[in-house]
Amino acid sequence: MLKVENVSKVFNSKRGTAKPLEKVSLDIKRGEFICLLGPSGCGKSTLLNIIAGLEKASEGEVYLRDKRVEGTGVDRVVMFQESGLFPWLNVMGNVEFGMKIAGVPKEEREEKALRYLKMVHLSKFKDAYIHELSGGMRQRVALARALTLDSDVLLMDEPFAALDSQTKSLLQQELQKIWWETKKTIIFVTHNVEEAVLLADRVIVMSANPGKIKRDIKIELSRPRKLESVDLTYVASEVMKVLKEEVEKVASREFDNDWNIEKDSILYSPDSDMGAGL
Ligand SMILES: Nc1ncnc2c1ncn2[C@@H]1O[C@H](COP(=O)(O)OP(=O)(O)OP(=O)(O)O)[C@@H](O)[C@H]1O
Repeated sequence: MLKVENVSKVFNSKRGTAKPLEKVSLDIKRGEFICLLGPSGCGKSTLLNIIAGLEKASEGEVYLRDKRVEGTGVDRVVMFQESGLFPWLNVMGNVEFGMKIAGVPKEEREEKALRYLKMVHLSKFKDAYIHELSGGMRQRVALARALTLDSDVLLMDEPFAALDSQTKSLLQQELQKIWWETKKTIIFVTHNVEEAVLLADRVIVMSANPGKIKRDIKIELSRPRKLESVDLTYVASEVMKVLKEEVEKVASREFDNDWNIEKDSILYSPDSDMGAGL
């Protein structure tokens, strides 16, 4: 359904040339949940932005249902780490915003906004303003807004990275359920190994400099999945082994020589944000 074909990206700036992606190819089926996992700077966001049509590939193409992606479109909705909500609109106003731009009639807009606010368990807060909401609630409003647009593909760039771990865990459970109910194709960028294994049908582990696909790992755990399950912890530790090499590569470039991944148990733990902020 979604095909990334030999996509490369080069950025030229005053500081020189960066090549975050080199000949990346990916075939994603309708309804699949894909997590892009990799150390900082390996090109995850660049790849997501190219799929979204926010960036142009230097080489290669992206096809959605055999149609070449030429720019942004309502068939691919993006959600970022920051909710991007409008502070001058209330929750309903924010959720309805995209539909209003798309010319959806008022009654239909309201019905849909309420339906999706219920799905993220926030209908009680429909009249609240954004400053009255916690970070987790804001991301749920952003998710409801994204869902109203009825896109087949939802692109999520570390949407829960800025949240505390309990809120993050609630939203991960909610997203699993919403994905199951809506059958959307989701591409989700994360640093977090456990998050990737919890959510994904396939975890795409990327390597850095230049960004390439190192491994495409099918996660065959039954759903709904729980972070604390023994099976999930085992699979996460296997995925961690694949990622470890990449994180070491990035760290050896950016850390002092006395740094060691085995000693640094925080980075080596599967529930850590592997390589985040390196
Ligand atoms: N607009 C840009 N101009 C120049 N270089 C860029 C630009 N955007 C990204 N890069 C570089 O491309 C590389 C990949 O960046 P990207 O944000 O895609 O990585 P990432 O894997 O998503 O990283 P992180 O996990 O830290 O968000 C980085 O080295 C980054 O500095």
